[in-house]
Amino acid sequence: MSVPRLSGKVQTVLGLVDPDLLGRTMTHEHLTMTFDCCYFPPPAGDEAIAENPFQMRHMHWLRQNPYGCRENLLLQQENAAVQDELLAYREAGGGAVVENTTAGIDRDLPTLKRLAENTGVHIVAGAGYYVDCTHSEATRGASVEKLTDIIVGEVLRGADGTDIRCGVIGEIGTGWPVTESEAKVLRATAQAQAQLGCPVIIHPGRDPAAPAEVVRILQEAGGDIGKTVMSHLDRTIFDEGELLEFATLGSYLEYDLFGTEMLNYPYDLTLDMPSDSQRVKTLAFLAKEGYGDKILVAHDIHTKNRLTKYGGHGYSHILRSIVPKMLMRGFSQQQVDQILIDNPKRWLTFK
Ligand SMILES: CCC(=O)NCCS(=O)(=O)O
Repeated sequence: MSVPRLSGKVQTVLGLVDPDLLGRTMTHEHLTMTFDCCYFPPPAGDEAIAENPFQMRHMHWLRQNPYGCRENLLLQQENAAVQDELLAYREAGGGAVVENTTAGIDRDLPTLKRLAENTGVHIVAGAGYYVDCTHSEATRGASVEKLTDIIVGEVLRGADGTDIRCGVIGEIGTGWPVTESEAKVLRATAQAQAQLGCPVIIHPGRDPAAPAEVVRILQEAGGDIGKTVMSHLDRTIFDEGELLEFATLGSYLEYDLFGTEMLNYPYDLTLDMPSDSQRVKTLAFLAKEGYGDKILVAHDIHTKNRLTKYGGHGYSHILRSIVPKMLMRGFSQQQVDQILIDNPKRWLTFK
């Protein structure tokens, strides 16, 4: 189904826009949020660094241990720095950002609206719920129908007591295995998507089987997989055969941790976080296999240390450094535009 008022448009925090106006789009960022739900204690002996982290000599430590410092998880304290970053992003040729902060990690729609007004960057906000540990008692106790109504309302009327409307559902958080409460939110997401004809974006659990399991739940509940993004594939599916098998299910394939180069990924020490060069190689592999029209990219900035204010790569890293690398590695300009402009535009446009 579709909603006539929304059909053929993209919904930003400032209202509906013609999809052609978006330009280059990062499909998975956060501009203001808290990640304190995912605090992970620092390595033994490093507690003192974690207490006083923002010094030049600690910046490498922060890049390696971003979740081991509570203050680093409070991105919502950096609105002024983020505004400067968005102006730099526009200067670098960026046009739009999908802000994936959902209920549970401090979505702040008035701030997003102000950032859009002050920078001219199109910002699309996310409806729905993050992972289980952030679900409120009310969310846990709600029926699928109730959650569907809430999500639909966030898109049609506005969220968090404001009249600011979300333009995507997600990132919808799931772990591995998917919990009962997360499965319920996924079913509500699928039903809301069926009513609205809107884009959906998923945060899968950390297991190669997790993305396909989420697709299965969404599909059974009436979701539109061709209008759904699977995020964080960089830390989820490593085997090329498994990746191609997942790609056949039809979702968008998002590599959204560009700029994250970390030796020990604390949430799963058995996996090796890829480097940016390895990410570009994987994108080339997917393009060669015929999935160029499904690839999306972003940085998923969710901690302070990744801002340029703290020596990080910022929101312009892909435009300034990854695109030249892609061109050097054989991507044509047309393929790059497909990934940065055409695919996001198609995904974000309401049916
Ligand atoms: C809220 C940001 C987020 O969930 N980012 C993903 C982090 S990770 O699961 O890839 O470590």
